[in-house]
Amino acid sequence: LPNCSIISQDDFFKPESEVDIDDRGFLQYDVLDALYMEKMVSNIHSWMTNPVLTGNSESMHDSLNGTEVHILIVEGFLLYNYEPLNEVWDIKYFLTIPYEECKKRRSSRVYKPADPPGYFDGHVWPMYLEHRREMEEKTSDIVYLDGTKSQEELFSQVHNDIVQDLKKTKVSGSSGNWFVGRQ
Ligand SMILES: Nc1ncnc2c1ncn2[C@@H]1O[C@H](COP(=O)(O)OP(=O)(O)OP(=O)(O)O)[C@@H](O)[C@H]1O
Ligand SMILES: NC(=O)c1ccc[n+]([C@@H]2O[C@H](CO)[C@@H](O)[C@H]2O)c1
Repeated sequence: LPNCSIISQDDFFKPESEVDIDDRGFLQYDVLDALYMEKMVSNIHSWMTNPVLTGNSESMHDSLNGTEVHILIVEGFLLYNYEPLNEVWDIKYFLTIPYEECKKRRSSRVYKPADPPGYFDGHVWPMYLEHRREMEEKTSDIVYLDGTKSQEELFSQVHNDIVQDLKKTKVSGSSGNWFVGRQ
């Protein structure tokens, strides 16, 4: 994709000392309060005003219909439950995997701090279910993707969608910047 930048929600986690702990001793990471969301929104708005390329993105002077288009991919686990971001997205993706697969993939990840025993069933999965219910109540137009498909297949589907949508934008004559959420 041309002129593509990425913002990752995980880069906005508060330090451990500022994250709440529940009565079982579980740090409450899987809630919006564990993140500096205002800072994330402000970074997104800065990009909207001036779409500079971030870190590993490629600059391509590939233009669609003579208009230079910039694309921002925002990836994270709690994007669609935060009101101030609701108006930002052009396309919203939500990757789903079943409980067992999620537990298996999670067990191979090492976060800092690492998950204590019982954290997935005691905090991560219940918070996911709660946020998903809330998201489905409040947000529409989400494209659900089956996260058990191969990464290549998922990539290709998303890439094709974006290219097609950009072509439509081109036909309708509007221009500007694009925001893609990936949760
Ligand atoms: N489509 C897929 N098929 C098989 N394995 C996958 C797929 N997508 C991701 N994985 C694996 O699952 C693990 C977690 O993936 P990933 O980092 O994308 O999850 P995540 O939900 O974004 O986690 P986090 O938000 O904490 O970074 C990794 O080991 C990754 O290689
Ligand atoms: N990146 C971090 O600081 C951090 C620390 C502890 C836990 N997590 C987990 O990241 C996931 C989202 O990507 C959440 O499920 C957090 O539990 C992240």
